[in-house]
Amino acid sequence: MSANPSYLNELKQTGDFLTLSRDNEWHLDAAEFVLDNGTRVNIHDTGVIEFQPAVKTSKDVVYSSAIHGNETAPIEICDALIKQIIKGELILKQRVLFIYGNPQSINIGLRFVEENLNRLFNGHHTVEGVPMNNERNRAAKLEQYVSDFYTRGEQGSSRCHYDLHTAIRGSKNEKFAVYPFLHGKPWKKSQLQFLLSCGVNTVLMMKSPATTFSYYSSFIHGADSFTVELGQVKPFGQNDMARFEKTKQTLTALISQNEVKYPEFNANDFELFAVHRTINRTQHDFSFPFSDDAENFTGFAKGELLATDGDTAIYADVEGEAIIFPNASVALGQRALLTVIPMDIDSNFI
Ligand SMILES: O=C(O)CCC(=O)N[C@@H](CCC(=O)O)C(=O)O
Ligand SMILES: [Zn+2]
Repeated sequence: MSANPSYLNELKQTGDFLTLSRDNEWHLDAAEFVLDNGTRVNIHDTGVIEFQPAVKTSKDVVYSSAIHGNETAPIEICDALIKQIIKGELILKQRVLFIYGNPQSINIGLRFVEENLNRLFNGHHTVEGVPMNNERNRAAKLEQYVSDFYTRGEQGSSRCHYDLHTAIRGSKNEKFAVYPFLHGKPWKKSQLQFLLSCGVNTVLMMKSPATTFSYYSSFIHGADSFTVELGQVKPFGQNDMARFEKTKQTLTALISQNEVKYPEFNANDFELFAVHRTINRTQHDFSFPFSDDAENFTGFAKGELLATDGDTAIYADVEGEAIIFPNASVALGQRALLTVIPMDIDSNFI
């Protein structure tokens, strides 16, 4: 760590860690300082800033955004929170690590630069015979920052990670979350209540491991972790921030209160879906029969065409199979589509 990086004075005054990160796309010298209210601020790298309040804490919270650089609403929410904290306007009761995943992709306004960061976690950044690139290095570093953050937490603290995104397409259910595969462990009603408070009433239950950031922190660190889709991708300045107010308030409450009370769980408040299958693009010639404005959660009748992968036609195999994240331009071998079917709240919830 350099003794006193030249950026510190300005950061202390403006709280503008987003601009600082965008100005230093892949590296920023580490630094630390203490706010007047006693909160310790640790800048670990570009896009990675930790706040440790002086009081004893019970939660270790990670908020990530810009894992995809063009998903701007979550970046704006985190930018506002970080500024409030640095300016002393928001007093923390819990430790929190903010991550802007891919600052260069924010600057170019694209999902990624060379490779989709959210396909590189859980060790997939480092594969024998595959050359490293900036995104692979970044995924490896982000894993380490999260790991160090949780390791330094108070004994017995609960861990959570909300990886904030917006979807490429419009969605019939505007806000939804992906609950990573828990390997048979029960899903938590308290987490669904948190999501509901954020304005997210729709949750997709994954049934297999993934290369995503949320699966990494769930599987490796036992965190209550979710990919949270907050709406549709829009350029900076075009987000209707009123649509994110509940989310922002709930994220704020989680880090600024000792304990947040949510209303009692009621299954009728939620729409839950089980992930039915993942369809990967295996051929250059890959297409969907539906238009680019077909929304997430559009259901298909059994036997209807869902996708064509080279010579293989893929049909809906259950009535109402619904599409999530269709993207025919993904790299070969990657997920081009998830499908989901409605699910009941069963005994695997605590
Ligand atoms: O709208 C889309 O096609 C993609 C939106 C997005 O980035 N979603 C995440 C979901 C991650 C998960 O499955 O948990 C992604 O594709 O990485
Ligand atoms: Zn995304």
